[in-house]
Amino acid sequence: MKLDPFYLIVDSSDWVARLVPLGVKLVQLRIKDRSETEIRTEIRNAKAICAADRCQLIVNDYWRLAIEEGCDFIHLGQEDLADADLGAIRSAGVKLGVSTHDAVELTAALAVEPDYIALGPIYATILKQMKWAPQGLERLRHWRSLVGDLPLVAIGGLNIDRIDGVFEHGADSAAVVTDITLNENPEKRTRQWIAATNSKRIDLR
Ligand SMILES: Cc1ncc(COP(=O)(O)OP(=O)(O)O)c(N)n1
Ligand SMILES: Cc1nc(C(=O)O)sc1CCOP(=O)(O)O
Ligand SMILES: [Mg+2]
Repeated sequence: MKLDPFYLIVDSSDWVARLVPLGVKLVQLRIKDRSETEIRTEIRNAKAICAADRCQLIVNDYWRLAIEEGCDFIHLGQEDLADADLGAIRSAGVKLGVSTHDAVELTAALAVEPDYIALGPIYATILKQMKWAPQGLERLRHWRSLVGDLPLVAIGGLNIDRIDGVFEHGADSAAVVTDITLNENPEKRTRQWIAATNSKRIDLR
């Protein structure tokens, strides 16, 4: 399986509607602190937009809702993984990406035979408090050597100027939140990300 090199992460279907039609091909819906009913609606809306724009939707955390809504890709962190029914995820044919931050987590992640591994935070992030110091690019290179052919996602503090570095150190895809959502012109920034990852995108064909 190949991932698009530009992995957008947003917290609402409004963001999906705003940015995916610009040419985004991989988007994660990462919603926190909303009711299950609201999240179901958000997943449903995002799924319809992504289907129309041929964009791969990945649902963060809410694996049960993702299955019920007919989604085909989820992302789970280590704590999410501990609570998840992997049998149900697999028998629903849902692909799985897993976060990692250290060697113990990588071992646990590889044990569930994920469809990709994410390593973060590569750089300091302002999105959420993290107990891990920035991993840095050499750590990303090391992860590349440990995950074999599995797609590797770099996340945390990425911006346009840092894209080339993560690809040069073994990432297949660069995940981003605030460089786009907090940008004064998110549409323009999204187009810049698409252009900056285009040479990697051509490699996918
Ligand atoms: C691509 C990607 N990588 C890492 C994460 C973080 O997942 P997790 O550790 O479960 O933390 P939350 O995002 O749920 O706060 C991610 N969402 N996506
Ligand atoms: C959601 C998330 N998970 C991370 C991890 O390391 O697992 S870093 C991160 C935040 C990414 O946001 P930004 O691009 O704004 O730094
Ligand atoms: Mg999570």
